[in-house]
Amino acid sequence: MPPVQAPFPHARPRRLRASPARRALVRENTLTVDDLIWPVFVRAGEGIEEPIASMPGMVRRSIDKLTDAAREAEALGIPAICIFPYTDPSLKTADCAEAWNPENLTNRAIRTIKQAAPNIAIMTDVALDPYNINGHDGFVIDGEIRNDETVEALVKMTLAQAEAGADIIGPSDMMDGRIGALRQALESSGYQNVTIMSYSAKYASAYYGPFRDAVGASGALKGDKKTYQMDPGNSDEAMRMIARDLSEGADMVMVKPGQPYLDICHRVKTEFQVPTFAYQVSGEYAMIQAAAQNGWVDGETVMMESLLAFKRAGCDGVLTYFAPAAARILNG
Ligand SMILES: NCC(=O)CCC(=O)O
Repeated sequence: MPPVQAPFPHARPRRLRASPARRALVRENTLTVDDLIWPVFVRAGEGIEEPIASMPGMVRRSIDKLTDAAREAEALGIPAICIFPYTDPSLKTADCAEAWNPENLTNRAIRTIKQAAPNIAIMTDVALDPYNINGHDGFVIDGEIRNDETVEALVKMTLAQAEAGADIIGPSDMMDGRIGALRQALESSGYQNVTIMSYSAKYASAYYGPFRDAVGASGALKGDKKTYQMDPGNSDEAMRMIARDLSEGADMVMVKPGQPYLDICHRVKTEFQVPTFAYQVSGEYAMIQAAAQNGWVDGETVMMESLLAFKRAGCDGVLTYFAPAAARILNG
């Protein structure tokens, strides 16, 4: 039934906007701290917080400093952090063996943070790019990004992360068949409670530029990622990827980037009714920060508005570099 509305002046929609109290009563969507996942960068060393020039306000932290930050995030009520490593270039190889080293930076960080901040969920990134000499998410053999060999490596990487204590595995590589392979490996290795949040609809986007600086991948990447990440023109294909990943055992799905793909978020939630997340990526973050620093927009208000948009689109939550800043505002 279409909504019934009296003709003017009996209906004056402005009445419901007339005061903060009435606006609050009829607000359809709200952002809460429970909606936030905070992506963070870890690097080697001790006592280090190194600013990332292309992401003002974000830093790369050594494990000790990251542990402090995780404790703070836990105290703010943020449910999860997502760890991305800045890998020393000397550890990047064509066989990407560092990716499944139980003692790599990510796995050491997981263990330390689990001890110090047991109530915050730890999400990880599953893709070979931080460890790959050529910056790709998959093995490059004879100039081709190889799918099935990569999936085998992703299984080893995932099991090492699960062993270290990861709660949520985030395969961001966009290889075919990886969710089924990871789910099966987790099940048969005793990690049946490890959650998979699949980067199901990950687009080949220029909005990732600042992130590649943050993890030191910009120099390494040869070519582009268009043979595995999705074409920005496609929407039906995203639905097929979501359906496939769910059928292979994903618990939650993600759309990435966020704001330029809100139509995809809305379609996913409407068509599948599953836990749906968006990643507000580095370029989105950098654009808001740059405009705010120049005094062109009110940074805090735009930040909160940009995050609320994900809820309105139907997302259950959002990965955002703004998580602590937003949590501070939401906590009053
Ligand atoms: N696999 C993680 C990313 O690619 C992050 C992108 C970003 O924040 O730009």
